[in-house]
Order: sequence, then structure tokens, then C-alpha cells
Amino acid sequence: MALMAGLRVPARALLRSGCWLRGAALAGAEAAAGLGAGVRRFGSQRVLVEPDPAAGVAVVKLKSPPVNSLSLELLTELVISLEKLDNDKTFRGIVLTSDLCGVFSAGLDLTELCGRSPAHYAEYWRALQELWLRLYLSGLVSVAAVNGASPAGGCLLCLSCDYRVLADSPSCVIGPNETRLGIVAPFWFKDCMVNTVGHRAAEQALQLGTLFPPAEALRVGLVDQVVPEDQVQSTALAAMARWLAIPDHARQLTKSMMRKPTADRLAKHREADVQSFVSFVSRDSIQKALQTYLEKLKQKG
Ligand SMILES: CCCCCCCC/C=C\CC(=O)SCCNC(=O)CCNC(=O)[C@H](O)C(C)(C)COP(=O)(O)OP(=O)(O)OC[C@H]1O[C@@H](n2cnc3c(N)ncnc32)[C@H](O)[C@@H]1OP(=O)(O)O
Repeated sequence: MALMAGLRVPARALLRSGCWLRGAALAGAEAAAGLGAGVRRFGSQRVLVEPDPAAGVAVVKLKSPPVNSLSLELLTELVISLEKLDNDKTFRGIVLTSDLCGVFSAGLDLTELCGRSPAHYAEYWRALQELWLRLYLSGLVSVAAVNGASPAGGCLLCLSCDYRVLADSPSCVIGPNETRLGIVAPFWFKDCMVNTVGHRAAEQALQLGTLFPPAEALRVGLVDQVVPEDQVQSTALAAMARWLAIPDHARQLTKSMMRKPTADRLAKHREADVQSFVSFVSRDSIQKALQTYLEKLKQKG
């Protein structure tokens, strides 16, 4: 393990970061180019926001090594960043991406779901609901630049955006693999899947816990474009320009008309959904299944 910014980070996660070197080089290039003089990156420890006020767009990067698993901290920081951007009239769109190489998000942080108290599970689930509702109903255009693997909760994040661009690499699998862990996606994740790929494809993918490689993800409609890895962000920004060509008020009302009925199913029953999650995840059989899966992941490393 190496120590980085107070976090215990496995050495291989550091090595994976030709990315971090590239990040440093980019930062240097930005400085040299005087990128947006007076325009500063902001965000938090786990969420980096790169604003381009002239374009009205912010690139929001998840940077919670080693795999951007959705810890309570990451969920909270992401909600805060999105809220800030939603409330700032400078911005009309966000590109959501990962600052790590090879992983967009590993989904829910399994350490948040194992061996914790019911109160913790409830707090965690409320934070996940909050993030989903905020992203799914955001007035901003949201484009996911999916530059790495995106299983389960990672897939949910992508599905909550308006448009998805996926990197064309065998490691960039995306899909709802919950059943493979012995758990069940919540109904609002299921609804998102159905709204995106249709009932039959969603049913198969959810039951089989399918992780789609890029060409299959495109074929089934889970993502909108597949492009070479080094073109994911530029393609996402080009897509953003097309969405921003539409007047905000008309696009936002249309988005709300399409999405509010789905969001309302959760919004009206949030506490029941929390209690249902807490009792499900607290079962001995589920705890065992999650622990076994987590151990397998660690052994693999
Ligand atoms: C009302 C009813 C409700 C029902 C509730 C169910 C909730 C359903 C909703 C969502 C479910 C989920 O999101 S569950 C999470 C599912 N995620 C996965 O299955 C992904 C698991 N991870 C991977 O496949 C891989 O890690 C990767 C492809 C994402 C990256 O591979 P890579 O080789 O780069 O990295 P490693 O596998 O070596 O992992 C590094 C390091 O990270 C740890 N890790 C990985 N994923 C997670 C995770 N999701 N949570 C916590 N920790 C994770 C892994 O163990 C390694 O740790 P060590 O360095 O300590 O060994």
C-alpha cells in the first residue's frame, strides 16, 4: 500500500495511473495555456470539477481511488457538487467522467454494505437515493463520458444522465450485474433500465446480471456512442454542444415530462424504500453473499 493524500491506496492503483501522470501533464498544459484565466477547478477530495464558464459546461470527475466505488463520502460530495452546479446559472451542462484509468465507477461501495449497523445502511441508502434523484431530474444537460468499467451502481449513474459515450475497450463493461452478487437492483434502477433499453432487454440484463462489452452496450441501447478511449471526453463535449443548441426551458420541461413519473415512484415512497433496503441487506444470507464477493475481489488483486 502506498499513502496518498491521507488515503490508503494500493500501489497498483497508483501504477494504473499513467493517468495521474497524464493528469499532471494536463494541469501543466492548462497552466501554460493560461486556461480560463481566473477560472479555477473546484470540487472536493473525491469530486473534481473543471468549469468552462464560457461554454456553460463543467466536467465533473470522480476521483476516489482505487475504483470510484460509491462510498458514503463520494455520494455526499457528488450531491454537493451537483447541487452547486444546478444552482449556478453559469452552467447549462455537465460531463460526468472518471479521473481514474480503466474504471468509471465500481458501483456501490461493498464495504458500506457489509457488517455495518441498520442506521448506517439507512444513511447510506438515503444518500444514494438523493444522488439519483438529483442527477436524474437535474435541469442541466448531463452527458456521461464513460471511460472505464461501470458495473451495477456505476451503470445506474450513467443511466441517470441524458446521454452516454463509452470507451471502446474490452475492460469498459457496463451493466446491472447485481444478481451475480446475490442482490437485487432497486425498482428505480429497474425503471431506469426499462426506460433506456426497453422491457425485454432490461428483464434479461437484470435477471442475468449482464455486463455488456462496448459493442453490445451500443447494440442494446445502453449507451449512445462507442468511441476510441482517447476520444471519449471530446465526443461527450461534442454531444453536449448538440444538446445545448436546444433552448433550456423547452428541453427541461420535456425532460421533466419524461422523467418525473419515474422519479416520483421513489420520491413518494423514499422511507419505505430505505426500510426495505435495510431489512434486505441485514439478512444473514445477503451479508454472507456480499462478504464472499468482496473477499473474491480482494484475492483477485
Ligand atoms: C430494496 C432492495 C434493495 C437491494 C439492494 C441492492 C443494491 C443494488 C444496487 C447496486 C449494487 C452495486 O453497485 S454492488 C457493487 C457491484 N460492483 C461490482 O460488482 C464491481 C466489483 N469490482 C470489479 O469488478 C473490479 O474491481 C473493477 C472492474 C471495477 C476494477 O477492476 P481492477 O482490476 O481495476 O481493480 P480490482 O478489482 O483489483 O479492485 C481494486 C480494489 O478495489 C476493491 N473494490 C472493487 N470494487 C469494489 C466495490 N464495489 N466496493 C468496494 N471495494 C471494491 C477491490 O476489492 C480491491 O481492493 P484491495 O485493493 O483492497 O484488494
